[in-house]
Amino acid sequence: MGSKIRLTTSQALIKFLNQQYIHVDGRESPFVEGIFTIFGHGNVLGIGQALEQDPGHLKVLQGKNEQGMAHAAIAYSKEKLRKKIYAVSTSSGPGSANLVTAAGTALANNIPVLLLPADTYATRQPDPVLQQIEQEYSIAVTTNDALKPVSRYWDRVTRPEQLMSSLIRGFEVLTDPARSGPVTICICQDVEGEAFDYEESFFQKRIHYVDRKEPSERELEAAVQLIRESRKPLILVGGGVKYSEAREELTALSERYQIPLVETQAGKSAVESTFRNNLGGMGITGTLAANKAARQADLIIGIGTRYTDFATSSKTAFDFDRTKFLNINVSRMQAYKLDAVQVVADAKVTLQQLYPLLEGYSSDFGPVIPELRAEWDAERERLSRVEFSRSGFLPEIKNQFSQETMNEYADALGTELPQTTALLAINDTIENDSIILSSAGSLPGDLQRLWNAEVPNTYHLEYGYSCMGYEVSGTLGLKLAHPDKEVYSIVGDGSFLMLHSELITAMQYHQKINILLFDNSGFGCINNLQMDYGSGSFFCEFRTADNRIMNIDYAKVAEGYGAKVYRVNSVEALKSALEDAKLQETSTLIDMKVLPKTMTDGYDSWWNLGVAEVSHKEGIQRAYEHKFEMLKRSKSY
Ligand SMILES: Cc1ncc(C[n+]2csc(CCOP(=O)(O)OP(=O)(O)O)c2C)c(N)n1
Ligand SMILES: O=C1C[C@@H](O)[C@H](O)[C@@H](O)C1=O
Ligand SMILES: [Mg+2]
Repeated sequence: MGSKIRLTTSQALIKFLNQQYIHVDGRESPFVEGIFTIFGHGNVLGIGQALEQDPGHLKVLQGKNEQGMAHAAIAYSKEKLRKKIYAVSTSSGPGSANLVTAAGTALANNIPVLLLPADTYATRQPDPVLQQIEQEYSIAVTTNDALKPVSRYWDRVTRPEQLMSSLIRGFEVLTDPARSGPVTICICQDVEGEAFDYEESFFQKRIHYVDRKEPSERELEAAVQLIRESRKPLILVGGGVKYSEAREELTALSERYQIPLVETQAGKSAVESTFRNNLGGMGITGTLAANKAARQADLIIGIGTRYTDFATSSKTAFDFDRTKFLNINVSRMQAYKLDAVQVVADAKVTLQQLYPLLEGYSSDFGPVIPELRAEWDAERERLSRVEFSRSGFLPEIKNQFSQETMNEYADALGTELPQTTALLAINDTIENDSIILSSAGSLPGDLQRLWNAEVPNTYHLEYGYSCMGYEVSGTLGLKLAHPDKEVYSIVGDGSFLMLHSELITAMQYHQKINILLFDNSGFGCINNLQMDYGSGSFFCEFRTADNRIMNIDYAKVAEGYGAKVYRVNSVEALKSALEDAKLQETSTLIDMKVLPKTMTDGYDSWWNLGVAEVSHKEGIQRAYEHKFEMLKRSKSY
């Protein structure tokens, strides 16, 4: 037996985190950058004491809301292409319950994050401790059990020595590209401070090798055959392309064999929008170009994608009678989808190996690509010039609000600014190497369709969970990952209201973030949805009890925190605010009042939703019938 070192469980945890390294493509780097904390009685005397005594290289950041700080950690890891993480330490009970939403976000997006919620007493001596839920059917159940369904790996440490096997398992999961996601290790609050004689070898430098999994010969042969048999193959670029850093291999293959690309939200900006074979976002929030190409395709090559309903228009985007699927994915589970020919391997290596094997091949898509792109560019140009008028105005979302209601909004919010016009002005004005982030509401759809990311990896959309509240907190993680870049949170008023506490954390640690707040006074996209499916406008607008549209001074809120703020209601004011915001050293917020119904509408796409089967409203009955028409042409699994 080697020598031993006596440490508390928490001291051992922090010492271990300092010794984790990741090794990818011959490059080795520390895996854990730091730790976010909100101290409560459950962690301040254990993990808090250990960090105060010796944090090692870990940066310690104080969060303001557990969900928010975990979202920041998730965005950081996503930006670091899953090769570096922050840990998150919370107290027990409500502090850990606040992690559930964030854990779901990390899980749905396959993003590694280490969650360290405190747990109730292992000895049970003081039970029920403060904030213990006291579940009647089992004393062993605590709030932290709620994290099980949203964790990739979950454990409870009830003795100091259990920490060793728990952490080793946890880091194996965190660094596995096929399974990475949230790892939750709950440590009983008494155990956090208890000591044990740990073997020194536990704290040796550990290198987690992420070797690229190669495709087998059989897989390559099957893939080549499928592509050669296809006349119109289309590559669906998922997030896996980014994580595999496969941009060069993908563009080379696409260019050489004339295979166009379409993107999921997670895959967008893996390849720059100016790449001539890039047809943009596909699916429910996709472009007309991408959705038309999908309908024409006879082979979909899905790379690193989960094929969510948004990406596939609820499995109606393709002609399933003739379209085949080839899936390249490190996850076997994902590769199995849509009865595809499976290549369970790393994207970059697979594309490298496919390239020479397709020699002599050329798809029939070649001449169609520039036509589709030109058609979409014209539509994008039109959307950049939408202007409101007080009579005869036809917003993008049609037949929902009368002109009278649109005028009422213009008066109440003091604006005539349409959302698409504002968004495209932003795209034109900010530097093209700055990074934007969004996650929920109508903006992700507009962004996937309209945002031109001219520089790779400058578009960060959390659309696996589409979690409101990720926007501001995630942008803090973005800035921590890219201290030298301008970063922009693109957020609706609803999402801003749900959670923006980490703006204060950003200010506290001099991490400049820019918040571009689109205030349309309501849950706009859901209001569109309910009205599109035959309902009235019901509880989605922000109206007072006496039916007045609310006009909230969000700029004043951020000003109160110390941010530099701007109030804008025209394109000119927006552009000058953006220019001035670039010059600031502190965080900024631009409070943009925009008109409802002026976001983009769908382009040849459909979404399967739970429409009411019984209703006296004709519109709802029609929507229900339409659903079954659409299901006739969809794949049923
Ligand atoms: C945490 C969470 N709760 C609820 C939802 C459902 N939801 C999706 S978008 C939305 C409204 C968003 O409103 P806002 O941020 O103002 O964006 P808008 O659609 O008006 O552009 C809601 C409630 C969600 N995505 N996330
Ligand atoms: O229900 C939803 C509808 C989507 O349009 C939106 O972007 C997303 O946030 C959501 O949750
Ligand atoms: Mg809104």
